[in-house]
Amino acid sequence: MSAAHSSANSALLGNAECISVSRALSELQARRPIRISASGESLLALPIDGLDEQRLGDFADLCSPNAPKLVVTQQRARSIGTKASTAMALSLSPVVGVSTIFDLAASAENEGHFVGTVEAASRAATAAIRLAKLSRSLPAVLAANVMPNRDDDLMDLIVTVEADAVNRFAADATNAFAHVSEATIPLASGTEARFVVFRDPLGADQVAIIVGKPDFTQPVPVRLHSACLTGDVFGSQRCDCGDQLRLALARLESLGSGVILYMAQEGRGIGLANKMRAYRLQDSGLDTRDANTTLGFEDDERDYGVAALMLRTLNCTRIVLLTNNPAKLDGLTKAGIEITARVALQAPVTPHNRRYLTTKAVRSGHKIINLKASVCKKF
Ligand SMILES: Nc1nc2c(ncn2[C@@H]2O[C@H](COP(=O)(O)OP(=O)(O)OP(=O)(O)O)[C@@H](O)[C@H]2O)c(=O)[nH]1
Ligand SMILES: [Zn+2]
Repeated sequence: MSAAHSSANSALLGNAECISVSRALSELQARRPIRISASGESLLALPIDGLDEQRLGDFADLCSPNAPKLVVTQQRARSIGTKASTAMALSLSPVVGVSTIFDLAASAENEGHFVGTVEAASRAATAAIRLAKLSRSLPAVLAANVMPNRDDDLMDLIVTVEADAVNRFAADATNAFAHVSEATIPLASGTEARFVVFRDPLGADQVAIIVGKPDFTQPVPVRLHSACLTGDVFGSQRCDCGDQLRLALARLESLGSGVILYMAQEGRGIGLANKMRAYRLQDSGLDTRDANTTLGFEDDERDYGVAALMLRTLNCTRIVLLTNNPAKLDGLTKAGIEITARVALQAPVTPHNRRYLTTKAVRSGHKIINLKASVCKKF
């Protein structure tokens, strides 16, 4: 065998760590359990998304004689009344059913009511939560230590990943970022735009839409836009996303050129299914930030490193950013993009989106000047 073929880091396969994390992620997406190892620890973990009584019973059998615990993020642990500063593992009664597990993991009614034993999640359990997030599941898993020397056919089928490999995966993610394809598309306005598609290591398509012919030696107008299926495509009135996207495109057209980065960051990075869960919680009274944290997420899970990489790949490193969101300015600046100016994108305030926009302005510092001055901080 040639040296090139025996390499653990071949061009075909990537490095062994990345392979194991990618495989673990696909197992979680298929709702299968995985095994996570960390020094001296070997843990079986099952995401609670897709759990039913049959799967709960089978997982309990697989873990036996150890009883699975419910591992939740720090945010979720706090919302059910524990004083958590890390992810936590909650002991479950042996007779607990699926609906109680979902209530503990994601319901608003459950807040402040957990009375069982709680302990800080182990390294392997914390890595399991991180993987659940990356697979766009609820960030909650059932987990139990594997008995030493356990050896059976079922266990042989379970993919194993190292906790440290999971932790390094996000940091190394840019290595596997690829330019995939591009084409020119005539838009409704008559403008021709070049859609350049990149693929990230999780398989998501990230798109740079180049309007006109920007001069990349000068600051280029850029809209960094996170996907919002409900708003961008269907004109949902719950948010301002669709209006902002159209305003941004019109602005670039009037300026003659620019770039829209259309990022696969649905629901501020929690994914479409979890955004719907967040909307249900908002229907029961929570605001957009508290709904995210009640589900166990950060109020905003987005990272702008991939956006910065897309800009660098396009040779676009000095920009004028179209946004009201200070976190985007910070994120891109920290990732090495020079922002020479900000352009506001003020979408109409309606009875449907007023509460959402007010929360963004008051709690997240968005510069939304067409809300009443009383609720809007000055830029
Ligand atoms: N989790 C969650 N996500 C939401 C909600 N409403 C809208 N979103 C998502 O929020 C994101 C908004 O993205 P952007 O419009 O790019 O950014 P922004 O943070 O509003 O900042 P701007 O640049 O000023 O528009 C999209 O991914 C939407 O899917 C909500 O109530 N909950
Ligand atoms: Zn939206």
